[in-house]
Amino acid sequence: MLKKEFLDFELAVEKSLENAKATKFTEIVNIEDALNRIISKDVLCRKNLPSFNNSAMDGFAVKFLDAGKSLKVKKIIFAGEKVEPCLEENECYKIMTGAQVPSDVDTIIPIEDVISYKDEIVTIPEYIKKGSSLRLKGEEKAINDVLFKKGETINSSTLAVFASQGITKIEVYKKISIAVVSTGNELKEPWEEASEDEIYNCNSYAITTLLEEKGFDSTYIGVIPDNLEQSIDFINSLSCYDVVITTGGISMGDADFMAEAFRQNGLKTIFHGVNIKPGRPIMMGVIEKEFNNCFVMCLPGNPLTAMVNMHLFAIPVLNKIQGGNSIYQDICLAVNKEDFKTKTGRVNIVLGTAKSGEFNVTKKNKYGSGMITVLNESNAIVVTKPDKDFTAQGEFLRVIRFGCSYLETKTEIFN
Ligand SMILES: Nc1nc2c(c(=O)[nH]1)N[C@H]1C(S)=C(S)[C@@H](COP(=O)(O)OP(=O)(O)OC[C@H]3O[C@@H](n4cnc5c(N)ncnc54)[C@H](O)[C@@H]3O)O[C@H]1N2
Ligand code: MOO
Repeated sequence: MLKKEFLDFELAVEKSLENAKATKFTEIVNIEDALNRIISKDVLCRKNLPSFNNSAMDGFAVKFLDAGKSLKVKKIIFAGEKVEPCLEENECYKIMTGAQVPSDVDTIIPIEDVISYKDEIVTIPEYIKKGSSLRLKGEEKAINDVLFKKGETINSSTLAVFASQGITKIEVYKKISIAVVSTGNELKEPWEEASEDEIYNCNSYAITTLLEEKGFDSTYIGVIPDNLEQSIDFINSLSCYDVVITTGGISMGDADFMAEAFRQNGLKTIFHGVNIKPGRPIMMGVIEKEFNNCFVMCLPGNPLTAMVNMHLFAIPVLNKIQGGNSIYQDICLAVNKEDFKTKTGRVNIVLGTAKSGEFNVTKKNKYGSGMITVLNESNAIVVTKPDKDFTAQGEFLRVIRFGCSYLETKTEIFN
Protein backbone atom coordinates (compact mmCIF):
# COMPACT_ATOMS: atom_id res chain seq x y z
CA MET A 1 0.00 0.00 0.00
CA LEU A 2 1.21 3.50 -0.83
CA LYS A 3 1.76 5.45 2.34
CA LYS A 4 2.03 9.21 1.90
CA GLU A 5 3.67 11.63 4.29
CA PHE A 6 1.56 14.66 5.19
CA LEU A 7 3.27 17.85 6.26
CA ASP A 8 2.55 19.36 9.65
CA PHE A 9 -0.05 22.10 9.20
CA GLU A 10 1.90 24.89 10.91
CA LEU A 11 4.98 24.08 8.90
CA ALA A 12 2.92 24.14 5.72
CA VAL A 13 1.57 27.62 6.54
CA GLU A 14 5.08 28.81 7.39
CA LYS A 15 6.55 27.40 4.17
CA SER A 16 3.79 28.83 2.01
CA LEU A 17 4.29 32.32 3.47
CA GLU A 18 8.06 32.03 3.23
CA ASN A 19 7.83 31.22 -0.49
CA ALA A 20 5.26 33.93 -1.23
CA LYS A 21 7.25 36.91 -2.51
CA ALA A 22 5.70 40.38 -2.49
CA THR A 23 5.09 42.02 -5.84
CA LYS A 24 7.40 44.93 -6.75
CA PHE A 25 5.10 46.60 -9.26
CA THR A 26 3.45 49.84 -8.24
CA GLU A 27 1.14 52.43 -9.73
CA ILE A 28 -0.32 55.77 -8.76
CA VAL A 29 -4.08 55.94 -8.27
CA ASN A 30 -6.60 58.59 -7.26
CA ILE A 31 -7.57 58.20 -3.62
CA GLU A 32 -11.22 57.60 -4.53
CA ASP A 33 -10.03 54.46 -6.34
CA ALA A 34 -7.63 53.42 -3.58
CA LEU A 35 -9.95 51.59 -1.17
CA ASN A 36 -8.49 48.19 -0.13
CA ARG A 37 -5.27 48.83 -2.06
CA ILE A 38 -1.87 48.35 -0.41
CA ILE A 39 0.40 51.36 0.15
CA SER A 40 3.79 50.78 -1.53
CA LYS A 41 5.78 53.65 0.05
CA ASP A 42 5.65 55.17 3.55
CA VAL A 43 3.35 58.19 3.60
CA LEU A 44 4.73 61.14 5.59
CA CYS A 45 2.77 63.97 7.15
CA ARG A 46 3.01 67.08 5.00
CA LYS A 47 0.51 69.31 6.80
CA ASN A 48 0.57 69.58 10.58
CA LEU A 49 -2.51 68.17 12.29
CA PRO A 50 -3.93 70.48 13.38
CA SER A 51 -2.19 73.03 11.19
CA PHE A 52 -2.79 75.96 13.63
CA ASN A 53 -3.63 76.34 17.33
CA ASN A 54 -7.41 76.18 17.56
CA SER A 55 -10.24 76.01 20.03
CA ALA A 56 -11.89 72.70 20.88
CA MET A 57 -14.97 74.44 22.35
CA ASP A 58 -17.28 77.39 21.87
CA GLY A 59 -16.32 79.72 24.70
CA PHE A 60 -13.74 82.31 25.73
CA ALA A 61 -10.03 82.42 24.92
CA VAL A 62 -8.20 83.85 27.93
CA LYS A 63 -4.81 84.20 29.58
CA PHE A 64 -4.40 81.59 32.32
CA LEU A 65 -3.22 84.35 34.66
CA ASP A 66 -6.65 86.03 34.35
CA ALA A 67 -8.39 83.16 36.22
CA GLY A 68 -11.10 84.51 38.55
CA LYS A 69 -11.27 87.92 36.83
CA SER A 70 -14.04 89.68 34.94
CA LEU A 71 -12.84 90.36 31.41
CA LYS A 72 -14.10 92.43 28.51
CA VAL A 73 -14.70 90.54 25.25
CA LYS A 74 -12.47 92.39 22.77
CA LYS A 75 -13.39 90.38 19.68
CA ILE A 76 -15.43 87.39 18.53
CA ILE A 77 -13.35 84.90 16.53
CA PHE A 78 -15.03 82.52 14.06
CA ALA A 79 -13.59 79.41 12.39
CA GLY A 80 -11.80 80.36 9.19
CA GLU A 81 -10.77 83.83 10.44
CA LYS A 82 -7.18 84.88 10.93
CA VAL A 83 -6.72 87.16 13.94
CA GLU A 84 -3.60 89.01 15.08
CA PRO A 85 -3.11 89.18 18.89
CA CYS A 86 -4.69 92.41 20.13
CA LEU A 87 -5.61 92.01 23.83
CA GLU A 88 -4.95 94.68 26.40
CA GLU A 89 -5.20 94.23 30.16
CA ASN A 90 -8.41 92.50 31.43
CA GLU A 91 -9.57 91.54 27.96
CA CYS A 92 -10.31 88.24 26.26
CA TYR A 93 -11.78 86.82 23.06
CA LYS A 94 -15.05 85.05 22.53
CA ILE A 95 -14.20 82.10 20.31
CA MET A 96 -15.95 79.37 18.28
CA THR A 97 -14.97 75.69 17.97
CA GLY A 98 -12.23 75.22 15.35
CA ALA A 99 -11.35 78.93 15.25
CA GLN A 100 -7.70 80.01 15.31
CA VAL A 101 -6.42 80.90 18.78
CA PRO A 102 -4.27 84.07 18.81
CA SER A 103 -0.85 83.85 20.47
CA ASP A 104 -1.72 86.19 23.37
CA VAL A 105 -4.07 83.64 25.01
CA ASP A 106 -3.34 80.14 26.24
CA THR A 107 -6.57 78.68 27.66
CA ILE A 108 -10.16 78.20 26.46
CA ILE A 109 -13.11 78.27 28.88
CA PRO A 110 -16.28 76.66 27.46
CA ILE A 111 -19.24 79.04 27.49
CA GLU A 112 -21.18 76.88 29.98
CA ASP A 113 -18.30 76.99 32.49
CA VAL A 114 -18.00 80.76 32.99
CA ILE A 115 -19.39 82.38 36.18
CA SER A 116 -21.36 85.01 34.26
CA TYR A 117 -21.53 86.63 30.83
CA LYS A 118 -23.47 89.83 30.34
CA ASP A 119 -22.96 93.03 28.35
CA GLU A 120 -19.72 91.72 26.82
CA ILE A 121 -18.21 91.17 30.30
CA VAL A 122 -17.35 87.61 31.21
CA THR A 123 -16.32 86.36 34.66
CA ILE A 124 -13.83 83.49 34.54
CA PRO A 125 -13.80 80.78 37.25
CA GLU A 126 -10.99 80.94 39.78
CA TYR A 127 -9.77 77.42 39.14
CA ILE A 128 -9.03 76.70 35.49
CA LYS A 129 -6.53 74.44 33.80
CA LYS A 130 -3.84 76.07 31.71
CA GLY A 131 -4.11 74.99 28.05
CA SER A 132 -7.52 73.38 28.42
CA SER A 133 -9.64 73.00 25.25
CA LEU A 134 -6.74 74.33 23.21
CA ARG A 135 -5.64 72.12 20.32
CA LEU A 136 -2.02 72.82 19.50
CA LYS A 137 -0.51 72.95 16.02
CA GLY A 138 1.01 69.56 15.13
CA GLU A 139 -0.03 67.87 18.39
CA GLU A 140 -1.75 65.03 16.49
CA LYS A 141 0.81 64.64 13.72
CA ALA A 142 3.70 66.91 12.79
CA ILE A 143 5.31 67.38 9.38
CA ASN A 144 7.46 64.35 8.44
CA ASP A 145 5.85 62.01 10.99
CA VAL A 146 5.08 58.64 9.36
CA LEU A 147 1.33 58.49 8.78
CA PHE A 148 1.20 55.10 7.05
CA LYS A 149 3.78 52.41 6.49
CA LYS A 150 4.44 50.58 3.26
CA GLY A 151 2.25 47.47 3.23
CA GLU A 152 -0.75 48.97 5.03
CA THR A 153 -4.18 48.49 3.51
CA ILE A 154 -6.16 51.60 2.63
CA ASN A 155 -9.57 51.86 4.29
CA SER A 156 -12.04 54.68 4.88
CA SER A 157 -10.06 55.96 7.90
CA THR A 158 -6.89 56.05 5.78
CA LEU A 159 -8.75 58.04 3.15
CA ALA A 160 -9.87 60.58 5.78
CA VAL A 161 -6.19 61.16 6.65
CA PHE A 162 -5.18 61.44 2.97
CA ALA A 163 -7.88 64.05 2.41
CA SER A 164 -6.83 65.95 5.57
CA GLN A 165 -3.35 66.16 4.06
CA GLY A 166 -4.49 67.32 0.64
CA ILE A 167 -3.26 64.03 -0.79
CA THR A 168 -5.35 63.09 -3.83
CA LYS A 169 -3.07 60.53 -5.47
CA ILE A 170 -1.24 57.68 -3.83
CA GLU A 171 1.32 55.04 -4.80
CA VAL A 172 0.04 51.50 -4.29
CA TYR A 173 1.08 48.02 -5.38
CA LYS A 174 -0.39 47.02 -8.72
CA LYS A 175 -3.09 44.41 -8.29
CA ILE A 176 -1.66 40.96 -8.74
CA SER A 177 -3.24 38.79 -11.44
CA ILE A 178 -4.90 35.59 -10.28
CA ALA A 179 -6.12 32.79 -12.52
CA VAL A 180 -8.84 30.53 -11.11
CA VAL A 181 -9.18 27.14 -12.75
CA SER A 182 -11.44 24.14 -12.17
CA THR A 183 -10.71 20.56 -13.16
CA GLY A 184 -12.81 17.50 -13.92
CA ASN A 185 -14.72 15.87 -16.78
CA GLU A 186 -17.80 15.69 -14.58
CA LEU A 187 -18.16 19.47 -14.44
CA LYS A 188 -20.67 21.53 -16.32
CA GLU A 189 -20.87 25.29 -16.04
CA PRO A 190 -24.03 26.58 -14.35
CA TRP A 191 -25.20 28.09 -17.62
CA GLU A 192 -24.94 24.70 -19.36
CA GLU A 193 -27.30 21.72 -19.00
CA ALA A 194 -26.00 19.12 -16.53
CA SER A 195 -27.25 15.53 -16.77
CA GLU A 196 -27.66 13.43 -13.62
CA ASP A 197 -24.12 12.11 -14.12
CA GLU A 198 -22.67 15.59 -14.23
CA ILE A 199 -22.35 18.31 -11.60
CA TYR A 200 -22.27 22.06 -11.77
CA ASN A 201 -18.99 23.84 -11.25
CA CYS A 202 -19.48 25.90 -8.10
CA ASN A 203 -15.87 26.24 -6.93
CA SER A 204 -14.88 28.86 -9.48
CA TYR A 205 -17.82 31.10 -8.49
CA ALA A 206 -17.09 30.63 -4.81
CA ILE A 207 -13.39 31.39 -5.20
CA THR A 208 -13.58 34.37 -7.55
CA THR A 209 -16.21 36.04 -5.38
CA LEU A 210 -14.35 35.30 -2.14
CA LEU A 211 -11.30 36.90 -3.75
CA GLU A 212 -13.42 39.90 -4.66
CA GLU A 213 -14.65 40.14 -1.05
CA LYS A 214 -11.03 40.16 0.08
CA GLY A 215 -10.08 42.93 -2.37
CA PHE A 216 -8.44 40.84 -5.11
CA ASP A 217 -9.15 40.72 -8.85
CA SER A 218 -9.19 37.29 -10.43
CA THR A 219 -10.07 35.75 -13.76
CA TYR A 220 -11.92 32.50 -14.14
CA ILE A 221 -10.20 30.65 -16.94
CA GLY A 222 -12.23 27.45 -17.38
CA VAL A 223 -12.21 23.72 -16.69
CA ILE A 224 -9.15 21.54 -17.30
CA PRO A 225 -10.23 18.10 -18.57
CA ASP A 226 -9.00 14.96 -16.78
CA ASN A 227 -6.18 14.29 -19.22
CA LEU A 228 -2.47 14.77 -18.55
CA GLU A 229 -1.47 16.17 -21.97
CA GLN A 230 -4.39 18.60 -22.04
CA SER A 231 -3.67 19.59 -18.44
CA ILE A 232 -0.02 20.35 -19.30
CA ASP A 233 -1.06 22.50 -22.28
CA PHE A 234 -3.78 24.28 -20.34
CA ILE A 235 -1.40 25.13 -17.51
CA ASN A 236 1.22 26.27 -20.02
CA SER A 237 -1.20 28.96 -21.19
CA LEU A 238 -1.31 30.49 -17.67
CA SER A 239 2.28 31.73 -17.58
CA CYS A 240 1.26 35.40 -17.56
CA TYR A 241 -0.44 35.18 -14.14
CA ASP A 242 1.13 35.98 -10.78
CA VAL A 243 -0.94 33.30 -9.05
CA VAL A 244 -2.83 30.24 -10.26
CA ILE A 245 -5.48 28.64 -8.05
CA THR A 246 -6.91 25.30 -9.12
CA THR A 247 -9.47 23.02 -7.51
CA GLY A 248 -9.67 19.26 -7.94
CA GLY A 249 -7.47 16.64 -9.50
CA ILE A 250 -4.87 16.87 -6.75
CA SER A 251 -5.45 13.68 -4.77
CA MET A 252 -4.33 10.11 -5.55
CA GLY A 253 -6.87 8.97 -8.14
CA ASP A 254 -6.13 7.88 -11.71
CA ALA A 255 -7.64 11.12 -13.01
CA ASP A 256 -5.73 13.42 -10.64
CA PHE A 257 -3.23 15.08 -12.98
CA MET A 258 -2.62 18.49 -11.45
CA ALA A 259 0.59 17.69 -9.56
CA GLU A 260 2.24 16.05 -12.58
CA ALA A 261 0.98 18.63 -15.08
CA PHE A 262 2.32 21.52 -12.98
CA ARG A 263 5.61 19.71 -12.41
CA GLN A 264 6.00 19.27 -16.14
CA ASN A 265 5.53 23.03 -16.46
CA GLY A 266 8.46 23.64 -14.09
CA LEU A 267 6.73 23.74 -10.70
CA LYS A 268 8.94 23.60 -7.65
CA THR A 269 6.69 21.94 -5.10
CA ILE A 270 6.65 23.54 -1.65
CA PHE A 271 4.46 20.77 -0.29
CA HIS A 272 1.85 18.29 -1.46
CA GLY A 273 -0.26 16.86 1.35
CA VAL A 274 -0.90 18.47 4.72
CA ASN A 275 -2.01 16.86 7.95
CA ILE A 276 -5.35 18.64 8.02
CA LYS A 277 -9.00 17.71 7.58
CA PRO A 278 -10.47 18.82 5.27
CA GLY A 279 -7.73 19.66 2.81
CA ARG A 280 -5.22 16.85 3.07
CA PRO A 281 -4.27 16.69 -0.64
CA ILE A 282 -3.49 20.44 -0.89
CA MET A 283 -0.40 21.36 -2.95
CA MET A 284 1.55 24.59 -3.25
CA GLY A 285 4.54 25.52 -5.33
CA VAL A 286 6.26 28.16 -7.42
CA ILE A 287 7.06 28.14 -11.13
CA GLU A 288 10.15 30.29 -11.20
CA LYS A 289 11.82 30.96 -14.54
CA GLU A 290 9.21 29.61 -16.92
CA PHE A 291 6.32 31.50 -15.32
CA ASN A 292 8.23 34.37 -13.72
CA ASN A 293 7.70 33.23 -10.12
CA CYS A 294 4.05 32.32 -10.44
CA PHE A 295 2.68 31.02 -7.13
CA VAL A 296 0.52 27.91 -7.57
CA MET A 297 -2.12 26.73 -5.12
CA CYS A 298 -3.88 23.47 -5.93
CA LEU A 299 -6.84 22.98 -3.64
CA PRO A 300 -8.85 19.79 -3.35
CA GLY A 301 -12.01 19.65 -5.46
CA ASN A 302 -14.58 19.22 -2.71
CA PRO A 303 -16.25 22.64 -2.53
CA LEU A 304 -16.20 22.86 1.27
CA THR A 305 -12.55 21.81 1.38
CA ALA A 306 -11.55 24.29 -1.29
CA MET A 307 -13.25 27.19 0.47
CA VAL A 308 -12.07 26.60 4.04
CA ASN A 309 -8.55 26.27 2.73
CA MET A 310 -8.92 29.49 0.78
CA HIS A 311 -9.60 31.12 4.16
CA LEU A 312 -6.92 29.28 6.07
CA PHE A 313 -4.07 29.01 3.54
CA ALA A 314 -4.68 30.99 0.38
CA ILE A 315 -5.78 34.45 1.53
CA PRO A 316 -2.73 35.01 3.81
CA VAL A 317 -0.43 33.97 0.95
CA LEU A 318 -2.23 36.32 -1.44
CA ASN A 319 -2.05 39.18 1.08
CA LYS A 320 1.70 38.70 1.20
CA ILE A 321 2.15 38.48 -2.59
CA GLN A 322 0.03 41.64 -2.93
CA GLY A 323 2.61 43.48 -0.78
CA GLY A 324 0.53 43.66 2.40
CA ASN A 325 1.99 43.50 5.92
CA SER A 326 -1.19 42.05 7.39
CA ILE A 327 -1.11 38.37 6.61
CA TYR A 328 -2.29 36.59 9.75
CA GLN A 329 -5.99 36.05 10.38
CA ASP A 330 -7.36 37.93 13.34
CA ILE A 331 -9.29 35.75 15.75
CA CYS A 332 -12.16 36.42 18.09
CA LEU A 333 -12.89 34.60 21.31
CA ALA A 334 -16.25 32.91 21.57
CA VAL A 335 -17.89 30.56 24.05
CA ASN A 336 -18.64 27.16 22.58
CA LYS A 337 -22.38 26.47 22.83
CA GLU A 338 -22.45 22.74 22.06
CA ASP A 339 -20.09 19.77 22.64
CA PHE A 340 -18.46 18.38 19.50
CA LYS A 341 -15.95 15.70 18.64
CA THR A 342 -12.92 15.80 16.35
CA LYS A 343 -10.60 13.03 15.16
CA THR A 344 -7.12 13.03 16.61
CA GLY A 345 -3.86 12.73 14.70
CA ARG A 346 -4.54 15.69 12.42
CA VAL A 347 -5.49 19.34 12.56
CA ASN A 348 -9.25 19.74 12.16
CA ILE A 349 -11.08 22.66 10.63
CA VAL A 350 -14.52 22.90 12.23
CA LEU A 351 -17.26 25.03 10.69
CA GLY A 352 -19.67 27.04 12.78
CA THR A 353 -21.36 30.34 13.38
CA ALA A 354 -19.71 33.01 15.49
CA LYS A 355 -22.19 35.55 16.77
CA SER A 356 -22.27 37.84 19.81
CA GLY A 357 -19.33 36.09 21.46
CA GLU A 358 -20.75 32.60 20.98
CA PHE A 359 -19.71 29.75 18.69
CA ASN A 360 -22.32 27.31 17.42
CA VAL A 361 -20.83 24.33 15.63
CA THR A 362 -22.45 23.49 12.29
CA LYS A 363 -24.45 20.21 12.25
CA LYS A 364 -22.68 18.93 15.40
CA ASN A 365 -19.53 18.77 13.22
CA LYS A 366 -21.04 15.85 11.32
CA TYR A 367 -20.90 16.82 7.68
CA GLY A 368 -18.93 15.67 4.66
CA SER A 369 -16.37 17.76 2.81
CA GLY A 370 -18.35 17.18 -0.40
CA MET A 371 -21.23 19.23 1.02
CA ILE A 372 -21.93 22.70 -0.26
CA THR A 373 -24.73 24.27 1.80
CA VAL A 374 -22.95 23.88 5.16
CA LEU A 375 -20.60 26.65 4.10
CA ASN A 376 -23.51 28.97 3.67
CA GLU A 377 -24.84 27.97 7.11
CA SER A 378 -21.53 28.94 8.72
CA ASN A 379 -19.57 32.16 9.03
CA ALA A 380 -16.42 31.02 10.80
CA ILE A 381 -13.96 28.21 11.44
CA VAL A 382 -12.33 26.78 14.52
CA VAL A 383 -8.96 25.03 14.15
CA THR A 384 -8.28 22.21 16.62
CA LYS A 385 -4.91 20.69 17.54
CA PRO A 386 -4.15 17.10 16.48
CA ASP A 387 -4.46 15.79 20.05
CA LYS A 388 -7.88 17.29 20.71
CA ASP A 389 -10.78 14.88 20.36
CA PHE A 390 -13.50 16.72 22.24
CA THR A 391 -14.55 20.33 22.61
CA ALA A 392 -16.90 20.95 25.48
CA GLN A 393 -19.76 23.39 25.76
CA GLY A 394 -18.55 26.44 27.68
CA GLU A 395 -14.96 26.29 26.38
CA PHE A 396 -13.56 29.56 25.10
CA LEU A 397 -12.54 29.07 21.48
CA ARG A 398 -10.32 31.01 19.12
CA VAL A 399 -12.47 31.59 16.08
CA ILE A 400 -11.55 32.82 12.59
CA ARG A 401 -14.48 34.52 10.93
CA PHE A 402 -14.75 34.35 7.13
CA GLY A 403 -14.84 38.14 7.18
CA CYS A 404 -11.94 38.53 9.62
CA SER A 405 -9.34 41.24 9.32
CA TYR A 406 -5.63 40.44 9.03
CA LEU A 407 -2.76 41.33 11.34
CA GLU A 408 0.99 41.91 11.02
CA THR A 409 1.82 39.70 13.96
CA LYS A 410 1.21 35.99 14.05
CA THR A 411 -1.92 35.00 15.91
CA GLU A 412 -2.53 31.82 17.88
CA ILE A 413 -5.34 30.13 15.97
CA PHE A 414 -5.20 26.68 17.62
CA ASN A 415 -7.71 25.29 20.07
N1 LIG B 1 -6.89 7.23 -1.80
C1 LIG B 1 -7.15 8.47 -1.42
N2 LIG B 1 -8.19 9.08 -1.94
C2 LIG B 1 -8.48 10.32 -1.55
C3 LIG B 1 -7.66 11.00 -0.62
C4 LIG B 1 -6.55 10.32 -0.11
O1 LIG B 1 -5.77 10.84 0.71
N3 LIG B 1 -6.31 9.06 -0.55
N4 LIG B 1 -8.02 12.24 -0.23
C5 LIG B 1 -9.42 12.56 -0.24
C6 LIG B 1 -9.60 13.93 0.04
S1 LIG B 1 -9.25 14.36 1.61
C7 LIG B 1 -10.11 14.81 -0.86
S2 LIG B 1 -10.50 16.39 -0.38
C8 LIG B 1 -10.40 14.46 -2.23
C9 LIG B 1 -9.85 15.55 -3.15
O2 LIG B 1 -9.62 15.07 -4.35
P1 LIG B 1 -9.23 15.97 -5.58
O3 LIG B 1 -8.62 17.22 -5.16
O4 LIG B 1 -8.47 15.14 -6.48
O5 LIG B 1 -10.61 16.42 -6.16
P2 LIG B 1 -11.52 15.70 -7.22
O6 LIG B 1 -11.42 14.24 -7.04
O7 LIG B 1 -11.25 16.25 -8.53
O8 LIG B 1 -12.91 16.21 -6.72
C10 LIG B 1 -13.39 15.88 -5.47
C11 LIG B 1 -14.90 16.12 -5.44
O9 LIG B 1 -15.19 17.47 -5.67
C12 LIG B 1 -16.00 17.65 -6.82
N5 LIG B 1 -15.57 18.86 -7.52
C13 LIG B 1 -14.38 19.03 -8.08
N6 LIG B 1 -14.32 20.26 -8.65
C14 LIG B 1 -15.50 20.85 -8.43
C15 LIG B 1 -16.05 22.11 -8.79
N7 LIG B 1 -15.33 23.00 -9.47
N8 LIG B 1 -17.29 22.41 -8.39
C16 LIG B 1 -18.03 21.50 -7.70
N9 LIG B 1 -17.55 20.29 -7.33
C17 LIG B 1 -16.32 19.95 -7.70
C18 LIG B 1 -15.76 16.42 -7.63
O10 LIG B 1 -16.79 16.15 -8.52
C19 LIG B 1 -15.60 15.37 -6.56
O11 LIG B 1 -16.85 14.94 -6.09
O12 LIG B 1 -9.81 13.23 -2.53
C20 LIG B 1 -10.07 12.20 -1.57
N10 LIG B 1 -9.57 10.98 -2.06
O1 MOO C 1 -9.73 17.33 2.12
MO1 MOO C 1 -10.82 16.18 2.02
O2 MOO C 1 -12.09 17.32 1.96
O3 MOO C 1 -10.45 16.08 3.75
O4 MOO C 1 -12.11 15.07 2.16
